Amino acid sequence: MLGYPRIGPRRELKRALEAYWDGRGSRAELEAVGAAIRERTWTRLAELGLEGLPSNTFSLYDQVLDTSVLLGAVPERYQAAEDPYFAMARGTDGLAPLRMTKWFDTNYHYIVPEVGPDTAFELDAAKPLAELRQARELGFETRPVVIGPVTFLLLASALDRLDDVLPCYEELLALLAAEGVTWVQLDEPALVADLTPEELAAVRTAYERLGARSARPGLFVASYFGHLGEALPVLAATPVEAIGVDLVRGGLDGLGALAGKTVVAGVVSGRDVWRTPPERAARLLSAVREQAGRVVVSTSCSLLHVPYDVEAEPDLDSGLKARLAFAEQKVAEVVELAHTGLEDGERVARPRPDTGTLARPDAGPLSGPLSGPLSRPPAEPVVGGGRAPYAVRAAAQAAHLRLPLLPTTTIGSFPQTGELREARAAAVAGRLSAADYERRVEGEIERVIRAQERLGLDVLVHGEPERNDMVQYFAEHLDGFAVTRNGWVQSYGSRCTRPPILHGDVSRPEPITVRWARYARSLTDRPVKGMLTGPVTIVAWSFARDDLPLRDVVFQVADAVREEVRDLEAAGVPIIQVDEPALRELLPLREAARAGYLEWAVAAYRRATSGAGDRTQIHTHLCYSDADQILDAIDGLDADVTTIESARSGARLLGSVGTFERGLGPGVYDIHSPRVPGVDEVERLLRAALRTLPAERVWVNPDCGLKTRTYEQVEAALANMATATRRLRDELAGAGR
Ligand code: MET
Ligand SMILES: [Zn+2]
Repeated sequence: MLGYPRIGPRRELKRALEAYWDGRGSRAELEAVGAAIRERTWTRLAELGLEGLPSNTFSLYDQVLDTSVLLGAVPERYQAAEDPYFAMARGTDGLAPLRMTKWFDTNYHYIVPEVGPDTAFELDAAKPLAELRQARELGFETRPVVIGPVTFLLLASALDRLDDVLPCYEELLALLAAEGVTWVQLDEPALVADLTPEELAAVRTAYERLGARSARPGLFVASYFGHLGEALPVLAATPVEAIGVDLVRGGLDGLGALAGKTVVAGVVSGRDVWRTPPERAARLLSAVREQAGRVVVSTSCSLLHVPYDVEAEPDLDSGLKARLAFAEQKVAEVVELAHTGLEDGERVARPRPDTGTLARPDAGPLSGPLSGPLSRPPAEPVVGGGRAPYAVRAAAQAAHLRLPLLPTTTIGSFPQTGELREARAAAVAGRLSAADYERRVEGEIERVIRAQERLGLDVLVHGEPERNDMVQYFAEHLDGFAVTRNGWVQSYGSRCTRPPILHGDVSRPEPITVRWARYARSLTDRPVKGMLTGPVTIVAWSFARDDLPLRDVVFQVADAVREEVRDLEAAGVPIIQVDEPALRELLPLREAARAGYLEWAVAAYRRATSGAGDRTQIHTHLCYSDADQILDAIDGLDADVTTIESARSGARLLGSVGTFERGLGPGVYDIHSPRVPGVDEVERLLRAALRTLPAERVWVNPDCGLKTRTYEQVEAALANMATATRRLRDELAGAGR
């Protein structure tokens, strides 16, 4: 098992982090909560019968940031901060945080390491050693887990520093050996992408060198999220003793190269919530058994990406529940699969022919829709018809909307206040009537509209107060989805989401957002933007059924969104934003599969939006995902305006948007930090945008939605944004005269 959830079964870490950040709790209290979560995890895993417990899989914020600290890659400017770790993660009043982006094709965000030519690597092994010793005091021998050198440097775009970073890893191995550690796990997920010859050579150099150390633990290199491809024979030729392969996503090709190695066989998926089909696991394990010396049964990747426990879900339909496996259940599956083949005391997996003896409720076929009608045939992209070319639409919209130059807007959500969350909880629990809850939501919409009018913003939003989450809210109103009560999965730092479970055919019984958009419009003369989540993102941030191709599932959702777009337009909403922040996230890790994915993903988006008339302005939004890699596809979405996170990543996006031909709002306010950007800072970012794009197509907006911020921060930041915009507008008007 490669790693475990760490936020706490009741999100204890989230609460402790937020208390510490707000000054309500001390660092010592925070550490104590972390220690308790680790203790509970090891105890539980041991109870479940798991051997080979991992350590150093806990993190106060992010495991990549932990690796930066481990290797001494803490940029100078943070070193004097009161708490350099959280200064890098979240920024301080005077310091912007490090960049954040998504971990491979997951919705987990990591803090991007900053490694320059002058970074002086120096090992600081305090954290792995402390976790190792804590486990030992509790009576558990553990296998420390650390991100490997190649992945770390690839994430930092600094592979040229390999020779300088390897001594830290060598020193770490020596330290762990001195502690009596027998195995160390080095995570190398970056090896499942296409690697250049230089990158493959780096894999060889790194593991030849680490393998050559005499005093060291056994080396277990874990790959996941795909197939090792060309890295497999390279790694196999090095002295590492164990190699982890993701058999769920990667399959069996080329495993013959691992003949002399221990293969850690990832047969239990860490990326979905379905029980492992026993015949699939049996087939994979016996195939591996034929090719490798020793086989250890494992999950396909860390269980960080699934919730803790199905048993914490009292509301789920029992038929659905019987098909589900969260982290606890997946560990039990690993143990069961391993025991099925125990032989001579060795952890050899050889499933008995009768795998029906595996402990799982008798729930009929193990994957497939729970119930409901037969799946609809896959929808075909809308061909012909649709919207007029962008230039025609732009003219129609300009005449209709009459927006100023550099229009200001926000991404949709406004702060979710404690009162609002309490009201929602009370409504769910039946302590607040539906009518009273709706009045509270309306009150909040009014507050948001008035605030935006006061701030002088041009395109207003209703603030999304009715939404607990941009995906879960839609899942709750669409057929084919189930939502969980405690199924939290970490998204970044203290933030978690509860990905809905998409288990059947999707349809929209009735309009979802129209009444709120209509109410918001009734309060103001300014244009109000309707807010929807796009089909790719709804599916990406859910656990999707695995008996239909993802494409078909996304098209079903696109049809539901399409109906909502049409209803919003019919209700007179002049601008409709369909967010696709997960578009890049699902981009296949291997180049060969990318074009095919982008083609259907873009087609699904167009299917969802092309029912809108030319006068209706369609916006989309993307964030925290290296959007520059898929600019052509973003262009292909054919949205009239695209707002993209940019401030947080130091405006590097601007380097590649020069050819973008539609409206573009590169974010000027990093909303992931409590810091309020000054007028000059916003102005500087806007000037940078205006150097790359014609003023007529530039929009002014934050990086992302504001729901995680306080009203105080948001109002100050948006006021500065509006002031900076006015300065530039005046200047441009002056120049035009
Ligand atoms: C992660 S993208 C968020 C978009 C959404 N409309 C919001 O403002 O919160
Ligand atoms: Zn966003």
